[in-house]
Amino acid sequence: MRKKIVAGNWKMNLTLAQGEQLINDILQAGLKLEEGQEVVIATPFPYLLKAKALLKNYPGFYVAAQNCHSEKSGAFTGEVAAEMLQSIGVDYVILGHSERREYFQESNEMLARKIDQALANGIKPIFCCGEPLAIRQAESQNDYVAAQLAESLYHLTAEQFSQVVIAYEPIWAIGTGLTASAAQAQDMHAFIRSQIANKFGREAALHTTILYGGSAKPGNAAELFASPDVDGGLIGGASLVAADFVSIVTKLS
Ligand SMILES: O=C(CO)COP(=O)(O)O
Repeated sequence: MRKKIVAGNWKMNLTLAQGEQLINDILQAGLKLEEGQEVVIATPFPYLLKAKALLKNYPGFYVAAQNCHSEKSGAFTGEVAAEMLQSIGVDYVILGHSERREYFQESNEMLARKIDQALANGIKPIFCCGEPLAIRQAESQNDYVAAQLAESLYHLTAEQFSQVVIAYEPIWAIGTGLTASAAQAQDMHAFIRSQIANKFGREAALHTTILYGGSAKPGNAAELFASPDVDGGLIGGASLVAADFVSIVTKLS
């Protein structure tokens, strides 16, 4: 009914040789993806073409960028446009990761424009949302995430929105070893789906893939993925180790 995805976010790690080795090791594991299951690998920009070539003959394996610019083209030295990503065959782009929001001052409004650029170029956004620890402690996480969704996505048509994957990544769980419990993840994912239903309709909500990210690893992936509204994971640290990443993919149900 909706796609199940495990996506690896390499962040700013690995040399080209190391990345190539990692992809080859993942491919050699002989994963058998079921209908509707996808593996997405988000490499740094310089490796996207190579990753795409390595994955070309593997159905169900896709490549993602970790960012794109909010404008179509122009005098933005050092930036990468969605059209450039499209021109090299990139399938997905991660947008709104909490590291980009924090270190590169990406606002919900700027992310709305990045989403538009991605969609205009046929690239599927993986839109990240999630609350910092203080918001969770104040029990305001639902309002916080609802605002992120509304301000970056609610200008879309239902047809445009159908191309968007959501990733819920509670900031307090990223790279900390602290995972949201399966119940916490399920609660938030169900909330996100209900928000989508209110805005885009029930059918759209049922078809939206919502990934969990934050210290997901082989030991907790099965429990997380077993929750009805958790449709896979966005994996950071564990995506850099082939055996761990492959093991997480096998936990998709
Ligand atoms: O940020 C993440 C994926 O985008 C999660 O990172 P970790 O899996 O390292 O916690």
